[in-house]
Amino acid sequence: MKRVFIMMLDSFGIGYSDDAEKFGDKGANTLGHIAQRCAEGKANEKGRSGKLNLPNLSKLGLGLAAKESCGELPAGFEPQPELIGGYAYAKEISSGKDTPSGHWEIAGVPVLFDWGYFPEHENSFPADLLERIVQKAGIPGYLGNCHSSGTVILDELGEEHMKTGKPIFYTSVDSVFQIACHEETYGLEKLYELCQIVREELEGYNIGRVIARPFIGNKAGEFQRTGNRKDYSIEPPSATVLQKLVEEKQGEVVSIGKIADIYAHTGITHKVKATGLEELFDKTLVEIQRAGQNTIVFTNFVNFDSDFGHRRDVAGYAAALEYFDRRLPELLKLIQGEDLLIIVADHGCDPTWTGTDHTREHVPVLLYGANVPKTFLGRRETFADVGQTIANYLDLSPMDYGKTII
Ligand SMILES: O=P(O)(O)O[C@H]1O[C@H](CO)[C@@H](O)[C@H]1O
Ligand SMILES: [Mn+2]
Ligand SMILES: [Mn+2]
Repeated sequence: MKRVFIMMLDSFGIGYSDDAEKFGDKGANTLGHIAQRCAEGKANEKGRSGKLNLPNLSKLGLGLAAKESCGELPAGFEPQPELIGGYAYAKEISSGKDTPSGHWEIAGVPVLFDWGYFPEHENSFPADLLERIVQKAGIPGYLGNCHSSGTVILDELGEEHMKTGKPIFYTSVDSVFQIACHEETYGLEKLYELCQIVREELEGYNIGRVIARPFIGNKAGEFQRTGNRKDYSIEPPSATVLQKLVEEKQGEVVSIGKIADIYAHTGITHKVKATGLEELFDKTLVEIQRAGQNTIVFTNFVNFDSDFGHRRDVAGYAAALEYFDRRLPELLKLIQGEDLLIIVADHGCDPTWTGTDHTREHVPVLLYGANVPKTFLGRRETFADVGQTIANYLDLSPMDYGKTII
């Protein structure tokens, strides 16, 4: 029985790539800088302390992959772990360092066209677009209309939003139109309807995602975003390995967390909602136990990125990694026969870097299973090597990009 399990650690980069300068990211290193701060005793909060402790990821080759990627073993890592899997690092060829680009490339479909962006930091959205949205949605106006961090903008505009009923519009360096509205005073369904309208009005702008950002709370400093975030993505430009599995083998693709949204619900046969690392992990274990022949179980661990990377929270990121690592044995126990486990990431988000955006980095590709040689599996020139590996492993027609890793 062949099954593939993909664990996407959202934003877990392992060192800047050779095109990072174009993105202002030369020097960024998500894992390297977290490990360094931990070793210096500068991340002793969030219920953790001391050096970054990831013994299970280390045995899967994480530290060694990072060393291959940037020339240096992350601080506190075992230099010669007893390897239980094969490790590689991969470079991104997509034009952007956003979540859909990283995920689609992992699934064999790099984004070689340029997304549309809203580059202006103030008055970011075109006036005619805003006017059409106001008309069509019948809203009393809007707030924001700028680049911002999603939590900072709630402190700035959340109260005014509650008073006026005007949605908060913001964007970032990514190809996104984000809308924050209060889940209770504005209403979740109303927010989703507004996002749908904005998605339609963005036709022709080539914007990757409209993102609903519902929040709760009564005043600045107390607002909190909820797990009801929803991403309205455009569809990948060609068939991903997920779609191929469904179409060519009538296989199953189980999405856990944000995966279905990121692929615009293409190539997904079963969706499981989960909020927070613990629930994401729990539901992953349940779905792996249920999975049959020709199944991909694909989980996005969004919290590394949204709760810690973008928030520039080093200790929080470290604690989350340690939590993931502690739970890994439960997952490894379920890998049997010809199962293939792939641990990977979609971009970096170095919590020590300037600003609050993603960072252009290599990602780890850690493979585990009976058919995986326990050795270095090379520098991969595109994330699409992962998609090609899966296509080959599951006997699907080859992807247009990427080389098989095993
Ligand atoms: O600051 P928040 O709202 O988390 O925004 C982040 O989330 C967006 C989608 O991943 C990114 O474009 C980034 O700007
Ligand atoms: Mn991401
Ligand atoms: Mn992000």
